[in-house]
Amino acid sequence: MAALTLLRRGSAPARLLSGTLNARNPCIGATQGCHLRRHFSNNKILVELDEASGVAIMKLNNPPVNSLSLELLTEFCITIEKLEMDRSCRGVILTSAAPKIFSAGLDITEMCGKSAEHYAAFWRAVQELWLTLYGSNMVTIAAINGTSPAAGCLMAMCCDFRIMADNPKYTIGLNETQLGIVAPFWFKDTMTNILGHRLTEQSLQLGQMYTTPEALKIGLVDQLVPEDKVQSTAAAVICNWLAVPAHARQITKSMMRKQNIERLVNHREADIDNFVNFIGKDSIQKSLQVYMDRLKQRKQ
Ligand SMILES: CCCCCCC/C=C/C(=O)SCCNC(=O)CCNC(=O)[C@H](O)C(C)(C)COP(=O)(O)OP(=O)(O)OC[C@H]1O[C@@H](n2cnc3c(N)ncnc32)[C@H](O)[C@@H]1OP(=O)(O)O
Repeated sequence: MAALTLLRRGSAPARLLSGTLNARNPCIGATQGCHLRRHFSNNKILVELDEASGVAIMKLNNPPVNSLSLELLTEFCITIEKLEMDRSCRGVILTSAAPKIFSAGLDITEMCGKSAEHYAAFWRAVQELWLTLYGSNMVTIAAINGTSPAAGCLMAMCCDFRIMADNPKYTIGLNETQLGIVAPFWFKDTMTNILGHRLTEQSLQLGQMYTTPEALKIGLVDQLVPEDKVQSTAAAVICNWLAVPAHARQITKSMMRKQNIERLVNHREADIDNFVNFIGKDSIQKSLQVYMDRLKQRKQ
C-alpha cells in the first residue's frame, strides 16, 4: 500500500471541484444543528464522523497506554485512507480514548525477540503510518490529551496543528536515545521542520521529554488548554482551517512536505533493512529489555 496520499492523489483541485456545499465554511452545517454522525470503529481505532462539519474524531483505543502495535498501525492507516476517500470528510481530530496517555509510542514488544520478517513488517507499518498521516490531504489536528513519547510525539507532529492538555504530569518528545535506540531520519526531519535544526539536534541527542509549558515555548505544541477544553478547542481550530479554500491549502501543504515524503519513499527499502539490522543486534535487544524491565519495576 503506497500511502503517499498528498503526492499520489495530487488532486486537491479535483476534490474541491467535486466539492461540498459548504466548501467555504464547512462548519456552517454543524452550527445550524443538522448533525449527521457516522460511527465506524475497528478494534483499536474509534471514529466518529460528523458529516455536517466534515470533521472526523479519531480516537486511539489500545489500553492501557495506546502503544502502537502492528495491529493498531494497520488499522490506523486503513482508517485514514478510508476517511481520505470519503467526500464528506475534510478534517480529522486525532486524540486518545485512554485517560492521561495520548500514546506511549511504538509497542516495544513488537521490537523484542521477534524474527527479521516480523521486524520488517512492523517497520513498514510504521513508515506507512507516517506517510499516510504526514501526507494527508485532510486538515489534521492533534488533540493531545496525555503524555506522548517517541512515536506518539511523531504522530502529533505529523498533524497540521497541536493542542495539548495543560497538565503538569504530561510530557511530550522524542525520547528514543533514552531507550538506546535512534530516531530515523524521517522522525528527525519531521521535528526539524517544527523546531529547527539546533533544537532538534539537542532534543534528539538528549532524548528530551518536554513539560507542557516547555513544549509550548519551543513550538512543539501550538496551544495549551485546560484538560476539559481540548476537544472543544480542537473543534474550533479545525473549523478555521477548513474555512480556507481547500485546494490552495492542500497544494501549500504538499509543497511544504513533498521533499520529506519523497525522501522516505525513495529510501524505503533501505530504511527497513537498516531497522531490521539495528533492532536485531544483541546489544539493542538488551537495551530494550532493560528499558521494559525498568518500566515494570517502576510500578512495584
Ligand atoms: C534504525 C533503528 C531505528 C529505531 C527507531 C525506533 C523508534 C522508536 C520509537 C518509539 O516509539 S519507542 C517507544 C518509546 N516509548 C516510551 O519510552 C514510553 C514507555 N512508557 C512509559 O513511559 C509509560 O508507560 C507511560 C506511557 C508514561 C505510561 O505510564 P503509566 O504509569 O501510566 O503506565 P505503565 O505502568 O508504565 O504502563 C502500563 C503497561 O504498558 C506497558 N508499556 C508502556 N509503554 C509501552 C510501550 N511503548 N510498548 C509496550 N508496552 C508498553 C508497561 O510495560 C505496562 O505493562 P504491564 O507491566 O502492565 O504489563
